[in-house]
Amino acid sequence: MSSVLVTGIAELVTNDPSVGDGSPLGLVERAALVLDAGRVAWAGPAAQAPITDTHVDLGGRAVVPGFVDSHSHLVFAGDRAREFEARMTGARYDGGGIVTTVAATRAAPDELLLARTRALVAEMRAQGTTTVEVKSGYGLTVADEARSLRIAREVTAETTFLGAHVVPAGADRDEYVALVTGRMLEACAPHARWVDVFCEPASAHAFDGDEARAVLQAGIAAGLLPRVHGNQLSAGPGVQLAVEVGAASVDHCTYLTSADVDALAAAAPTSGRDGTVATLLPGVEFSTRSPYPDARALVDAGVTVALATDCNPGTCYTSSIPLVVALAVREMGMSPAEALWSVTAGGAQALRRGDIGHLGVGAKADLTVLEAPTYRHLAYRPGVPIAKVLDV
Ligand SMILES: N=CN[C@@H](CCC(=O)O)C(=O)O
Ligand SMILES: [Zn+2]
Repeated sequence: MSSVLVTGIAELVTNDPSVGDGSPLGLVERAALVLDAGRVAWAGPAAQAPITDTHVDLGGRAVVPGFVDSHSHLVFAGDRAREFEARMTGARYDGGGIVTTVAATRAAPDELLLARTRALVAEMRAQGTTTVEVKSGYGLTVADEARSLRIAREVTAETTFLGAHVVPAGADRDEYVALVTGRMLEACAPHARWVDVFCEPASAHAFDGDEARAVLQAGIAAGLLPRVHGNQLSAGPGVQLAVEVGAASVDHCTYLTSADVDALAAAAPTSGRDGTVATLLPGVEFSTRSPYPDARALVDAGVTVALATDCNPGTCYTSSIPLVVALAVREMGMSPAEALWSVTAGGAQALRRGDIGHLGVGAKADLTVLEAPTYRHLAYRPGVPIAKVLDV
């Protein structure tokens, strides 16, 4: 494949501090990029760009790294609009509605589940997302969890085994944990990169700290990498457990103690060490009328923060990373620059990927173009579809 020169970039966000203005966003104004064989071969001021075979002119738009949506539940059937409506008039979310989606998902044919999953991935791509993590968790039998993961693998390499989403209706808790850590894990591990658990003692449906530890340790022993749903409904043990087992990310982090914040700051990834990222999901608080996590306190404490959609039929049925950016800025005290970093480089760190989330030399050529002169418009123009993936 020949190399492509991309010019007409009013503002380029590389997330490479060694390029451009030296800030975490690695900003370059009046920039150009050279793409070769699906990778970034050169990034810098347009005036210094090398000559290439082909040329694309973006006419003065901003370019940012493709969004990395590091938390989603896309393999499902059914609809929970009425549950959403009830929450808008005061009902509290406790995870109990998950069984409704489980019943619909089990009843759906493979072709329907795959078509719906593909449609949601296309919806994400149409809003600037180039990498998505997809969990199982609406099957909850050996066959249905393995099927969900096979379908997820059709759309992404970032697949997560979430058999420990809730204890299915009518099941014995201990027997279900034994199944998840035994036969179900064995059937699912070949199709997954990650193992996850909904650790939430405040929900009768989810798992306490000891159950969650057993799930994660079994997953790790089977070769999967751990991540955790934690501290969504209460200041439970999820964050401490995530740090203890070396999880790449603990997601939600809505209710944190100061000890949780300290543990996350101490576990933040550094250049020489994989660590634990706090992934915030503000679309969930928006769609469940819950208090937002204190992103400002986390960033100020030195925690590495990612932002993702959590696209799912229960707590947050949006596929829009631009909406997440707008919420993080408007409702959680993040600056537009911090929020953009968190949906790109932060998401990549939450997935332990060095090839995405930035546009430094060697990165995958995942480019999102904004119908705007600067990345600030992502938060400044909420609800306006300005982000599009560049197909080159
Ligand atoms: N909290 C656990 N799981 C999902 C919601 C699943 C559902 O309600 O269908 C979440 O991340 O919010
Ligand atoms: Zn989730």
